[in-house]
Amino acid sequence: MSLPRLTHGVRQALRTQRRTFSSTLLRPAEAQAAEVKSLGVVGAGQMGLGIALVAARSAGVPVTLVDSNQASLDKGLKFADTLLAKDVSKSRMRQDDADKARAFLRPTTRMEDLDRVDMVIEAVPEILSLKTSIFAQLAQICPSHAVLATNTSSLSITTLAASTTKDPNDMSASSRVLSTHFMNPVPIQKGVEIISALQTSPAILATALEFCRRMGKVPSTSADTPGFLANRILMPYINEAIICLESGIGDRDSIDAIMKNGTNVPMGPLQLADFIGLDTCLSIMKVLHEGLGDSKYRPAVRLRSMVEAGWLGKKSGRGFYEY
Ligand SMILES: NC(=O)c1ccc[n+]([C@@H]2O[C@H](COP(=O)([O-])OP(=O)(O)OC[C@H]3O[C@@H](n4cnc5c(N)ncnc54)[C@H](O)[C@@H]3O)[C@@H](O)[C@H]2O)c1
Repeated sequence: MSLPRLTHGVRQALRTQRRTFSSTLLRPAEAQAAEVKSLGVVGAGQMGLGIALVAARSAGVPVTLVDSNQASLDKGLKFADTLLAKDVSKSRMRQDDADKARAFLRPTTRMEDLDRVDMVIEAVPEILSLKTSIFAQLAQICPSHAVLATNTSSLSITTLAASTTKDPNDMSASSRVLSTHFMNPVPIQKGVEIISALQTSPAILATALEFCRRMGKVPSTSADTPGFLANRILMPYINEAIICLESGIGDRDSIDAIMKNGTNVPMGPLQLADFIGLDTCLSIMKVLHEGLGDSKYRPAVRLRSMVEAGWLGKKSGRGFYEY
């Protein structure tokens, strides 16, 4: 059907859709970044604590660190003390700068304390219903200009953005949602993926990019699709290595040695899978397989059976290697 024969309403919808799709590969350079003067982080676990510490240390902003569990906050701050002391002992930081960074970390169990932040990064466990309820709260609590970011590894950013409102046409909060997907461990890895939802505005993307650079990170941008960029590329690589193992093309040591020594990476794919956790690898492969519907993303049978056996890699003491 040619475009001139479409009704006015359909033409209008197509124009909106074209605008929306082009906004998923936004041109942040065309938008003005706002300065983030204070940050909120929800979830003081492995990732949230790292994000909070790097923001306080490198970007020099106060961080309201929210966790529903006081024990997680205590454990996280103790870990921050250890990391800062290490920075000082290795002359990477002066003691007064470490003290200043530590003083920027403001722990709380109350979400309401996020009522003045310019940006918030959510890093609670990878459970969709938990994250959607947090985003609905953030839309109510945070100031109306605040960037609302998630650190999700695999969930749809567009779904999280939609959970900020009951009216999909009201984009006052959903246009402020995107993903800042930091890599683990946050204080060490420079890469961060910035993923725009269908609703994300160019100004919010520009602000998030600028803030990640202030944190000393090197951001990449991508659209909201299963696996985003890093896992879309990394996980099929790991999965293919497991298929090579299960089909007898090469043994464990040969597979890891050729990739380690042949591509100049610190570890081969099977050892890397053990470090990430085989359950995590399996769940990301399932997201790719289901979300993209292509058989090339089928999880390796050996990966499934190792997870069924409880051999999850380094964290369980046994994976492709023993720990
Ligand atoms: N661990 C990784 O390697 C990694 C890498 C990239 C992204 N991610 C993603 O980052 C997110 C966090 O992962 P993690 O490994 O840091 O998890 P984690 O389990 O170490 O920490 C989660 C924290 O959230 C807290 N929490 C739970 N419910 C809460 C609530 N309602 N309000 C406030 N705090 C709450 C928990 O007490 C815990 O301290 C996940 O979405 C994960 O997929 C993880």
